[in-house]
Amino acid sequence: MGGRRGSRTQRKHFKQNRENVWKRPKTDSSSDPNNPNSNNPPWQPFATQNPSFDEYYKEQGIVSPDEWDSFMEVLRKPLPAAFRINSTSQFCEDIRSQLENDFMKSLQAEAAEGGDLEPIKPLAWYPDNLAWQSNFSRMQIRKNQTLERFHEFLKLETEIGNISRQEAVSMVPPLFLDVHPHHFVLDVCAAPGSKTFQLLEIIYHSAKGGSLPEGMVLANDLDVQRCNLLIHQTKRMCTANLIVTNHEGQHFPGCRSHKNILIGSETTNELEKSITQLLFDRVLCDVPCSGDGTLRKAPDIWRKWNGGMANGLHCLQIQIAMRCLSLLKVGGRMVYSTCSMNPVENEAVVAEILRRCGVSVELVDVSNELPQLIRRPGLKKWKVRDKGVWLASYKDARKLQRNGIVPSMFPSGKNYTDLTNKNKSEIGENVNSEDAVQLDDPVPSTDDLEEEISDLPLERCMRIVPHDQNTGAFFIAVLHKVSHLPAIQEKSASSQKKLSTRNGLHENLSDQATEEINGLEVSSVDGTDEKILEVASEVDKNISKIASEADERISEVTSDDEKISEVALEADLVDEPDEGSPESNSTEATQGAVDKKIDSAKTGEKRKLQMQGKWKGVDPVLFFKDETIINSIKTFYGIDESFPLTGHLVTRNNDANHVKRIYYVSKSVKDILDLNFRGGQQLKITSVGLKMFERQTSREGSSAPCSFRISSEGLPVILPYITKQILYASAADFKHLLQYKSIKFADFVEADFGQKAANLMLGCCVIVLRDAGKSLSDHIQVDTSTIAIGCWKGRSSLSVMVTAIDCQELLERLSVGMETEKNATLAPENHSELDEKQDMSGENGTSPEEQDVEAKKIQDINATE
Ligand SMILES: C[S@@+](CC[C@H](N)C(=O)[O-])C[C@H]1O[C@@H](n2cnc3c(N)ncnc32)[C@H](O)[C@@H]1O
Repeated sequence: MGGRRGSRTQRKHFKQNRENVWKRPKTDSSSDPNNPNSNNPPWQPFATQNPSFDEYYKEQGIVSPDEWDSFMEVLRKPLPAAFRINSTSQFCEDIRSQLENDFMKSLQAEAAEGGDLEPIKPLAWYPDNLAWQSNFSRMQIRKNQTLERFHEFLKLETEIGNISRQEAVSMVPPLFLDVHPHHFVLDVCAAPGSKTFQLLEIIYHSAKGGSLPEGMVLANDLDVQRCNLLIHQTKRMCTANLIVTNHEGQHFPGCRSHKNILIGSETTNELEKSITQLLFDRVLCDVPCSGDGTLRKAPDIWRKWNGGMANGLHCLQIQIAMRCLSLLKVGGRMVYSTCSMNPVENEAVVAEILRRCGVSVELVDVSNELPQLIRRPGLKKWKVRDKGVWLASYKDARKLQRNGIVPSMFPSGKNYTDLTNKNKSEIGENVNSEDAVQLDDPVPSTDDLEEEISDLPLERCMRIVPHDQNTGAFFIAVLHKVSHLPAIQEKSASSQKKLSTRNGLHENLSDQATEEINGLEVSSVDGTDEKILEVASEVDKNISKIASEADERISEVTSDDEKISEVALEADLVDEPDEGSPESNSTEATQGAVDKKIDSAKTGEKRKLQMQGKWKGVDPVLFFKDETIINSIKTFYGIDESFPLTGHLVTRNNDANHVKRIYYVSKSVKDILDLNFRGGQQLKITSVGLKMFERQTSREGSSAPCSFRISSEGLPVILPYITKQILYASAADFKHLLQYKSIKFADFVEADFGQKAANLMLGCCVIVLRDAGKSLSDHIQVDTSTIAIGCWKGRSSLSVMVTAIDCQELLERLSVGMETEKNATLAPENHSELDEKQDMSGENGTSPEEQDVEAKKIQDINATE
């Protein structure tokens, strides 16, 4: 269900932001490469070359010298268009069949007759023929009728949300994530959301009988504008299983709460079912990168490209990836990906992750997965280039005093001290790295650089290069979290020392920040609930002892009573097992918990604001509990008791009396919202849930018995549970509604239907398309294939509450679907009969013009709210 409706207002709003995916750059006929009379070379808006790019990648050896030319040749060609069918769309089957049986076959036939056309084709490695590639110029589209028809088809289905344009290689990372419908998935750098869309599709795949899946996707992005784009894109999914947040990935909050995890008496304690820490089964870490894998799509990168772009992103990429690993459950899978070819953003980052995590994370060999996808193994050796100079090891960087260069950029990941004082380090002798570097050593020339080779299994990473299968480039690494990540013990120890002074508290804050940046878990409680309990009680004891000591020490350095009580108050909140890894229930780990909590107590106002859910500029997320309104909705639409409403409705408005929209959230999302409330609203949520009910604001609307209508996004989810205000129309009447938008009761082809419509209560209602052969009195079983629209039952007519484009799409789908059942109901004479009736209807009170106004009014409600 779902996936086909979106509001017109949003479309308008994002018109400028969204790329017009099916437009190609304009070319005139004389420069068209497919025009045999063309004298000129194709017009190139950007120079597709950059000497530093050539020099850089030749030296890195990402392709062998003998394939360099074909690599560059393909890199300079425009990228074929690729698109995916939305597998959750009601019309997925129809669309795939149209592509396979109509467009592909017709184009194949034309190509066989000697045309210069390349038929569209499914991407061999993408499951179930759901992803396709096409390669046509504007000129070809203009000249060929099939292509023109295909192009119109793509435009409409994309607008509706049944098809998404996405670069072929960008579709790869979610496929390696092994997502299941019950999984909680974090997409940490998610905007503009093409992979989020895919992840949601996988979550929905095989969800039983139209019910909501157990899992969910949390899509996060640092950039709020891009978050909005993501929200817009994913609206078309009509999903209640998505949360969108706006955080820095490297500082993504670790929501946790162990409060109320016990229920029952002391002797019969049971674990509450709710989640206590926000951890994920799967994480997609599609980090910001220099993006040279998208050169074919974004040729302006040729001009801007330089090797330093990758160096500048390397540390951020590690930080984000490490934070994600700390948010991943033990046993979970994370995919790290970039659309860059550069080893400094790819293999070097993966190598550093493996070094930091030790045995707790492994790089998974996925060579058996998606065998039809051509990819190359990750590199084991590479170099770093900084300001035009090649560096083979960190030693070179030190000699040349290259401050922006860090050891982890190199294959060995070791600094000069590590290399030269290996033995000393092993026996724990403290070595000052500054002393160890011989700054006056001669700088090696490129030829005598000492080559470093990584001893990590980096060949398990994947690099997709453009000339292998006519795509863009991408890098993907699959990581498996085997056990909890190692703690930074030194940091906890040093934190302990700093606890006793105000300055110390500030330093602790920066320590905490560093830990978060490193993404290392000082502890983790992602073990079993039993473990949480054990650790919780042990940590509780230690925390209260250490916290009171801390209070004493603080009181020694401050005479400000308010400050003390503030800390004491916050220290009260620290009774959660933040810092004690279940395995290492050490004092150090416990102390870490206190450090963090005392630190957070001292962060003052900012934190307090967050505790109230007051994220600046972001509407609060509130559970909607107004029983009067909920009951009036339930009664009006006869919503079956089996549909869980209580606890699943949220609003974004503090003022319960003026709630305009009510959103529906799945059980998984509800659990996270619950946790977020318990944990002090750390999540900055920009969007959550599926818009289910909207308040009627028109004059007629506000006089209806129920002031909320069902939104078109929410309809597919609630449809099976509606027992009132619902009617089943014949194909003829359903089509007429879509065509004419508003029909007087007396004008329906099926008079009984018109009568039933007249008997509905004033307000929103649902009109379902009846299967051929079913009569108005038959029982109709609603399922995922059921086609239904929201309508407005007015005083004299029924009007659709669906946007014009959605009406158009439905009409086209119906005509494709019903081509074989050419029944008489839509014969021309019926049309004229209807037109005639409508023409005469003015006598009965509402003129056709008035009907138009009424229909428009209803649609305007849709458009403006
Ligand atoms: C490669 S794009 C992601 C593409 C996206 N996964 C998709 O498939 O549509 C990288 C995204 O990371 C975001 N970003 C940049 N820095 C970030 C950070 N520190 N934390 C989270 N997101 C960040 C950017 O705004 C950008 O949207």
